Amino acid sequence: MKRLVLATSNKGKVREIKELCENYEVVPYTDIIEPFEIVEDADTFKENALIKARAVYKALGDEDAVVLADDSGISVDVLDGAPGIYSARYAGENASDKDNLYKLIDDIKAKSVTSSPAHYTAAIAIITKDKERTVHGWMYGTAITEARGDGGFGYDPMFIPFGFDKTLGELDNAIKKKLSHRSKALSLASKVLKVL
Ligand SMILES: O=c1[nH]c(=O)c2ncn([C@@H]3O[C@H](COP(=O)(O)OP(=O)(O)OP(=O)(O)O)[C@@H](O)[C@H]3O)c2[nH]1
Ligand SMILES: [Mg+2]
Repeated sequence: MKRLVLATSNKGKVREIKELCENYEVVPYTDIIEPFEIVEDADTFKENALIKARAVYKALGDEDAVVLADDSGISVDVLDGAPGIYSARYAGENASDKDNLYKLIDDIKAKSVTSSPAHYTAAIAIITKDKERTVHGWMYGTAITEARGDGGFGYDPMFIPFGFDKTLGELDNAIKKKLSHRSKALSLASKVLKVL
């Protein structure tokens, strides 16, 4: 089975990517080497995913490694697309998922609305010795000003996917697995991996 090293320290992503890449041995890089800080200072999801994948590929020192990174976030229409690429640090550099979630709820409420169209983006970068590839996936829906359910991670308790009336926190995990930005990007990534 081909080994895929994940350039992430986000446990929610590791769990979802493992579930979605059953044909690979998926290993977070932190199981192989000490975690280190990666500065994600680009202005797009794609470039930030490449920064993470390149940093981990280099640190592993194994030229045969196949490294996959995910850079993702939520964009809310009423906030002109915020938090977007800043989703992980919306409430500050060391903010927890809960801090970020409640800041987003407060910021939407401050616009005097109780919901807004929103979408998630995932950019996936795959790096091998001589190739760099990126793919994207999106999930559209509504961000609401309350947190419901404890499934998923991050902003999921306040996100209702288009066509549903429950949040990703409340819906069965199988639904997110089918619909999510990450699953769509990974389905394209699996095609890329086959031809690398
Ligand atoms: O509710 C959510 N469901 C999702 O499916 C999802 N995907 C991304 N996000 C949020 O977007 C940021 C990613 O930032 P990010 O790509 O920099 O990742 P990260 O810093 O957490 O880990 P790393 O991969 O960089 O190590 C984080 O705040 C996540 O909460 C999600 N929230
Ligand atoms: Mg990050």
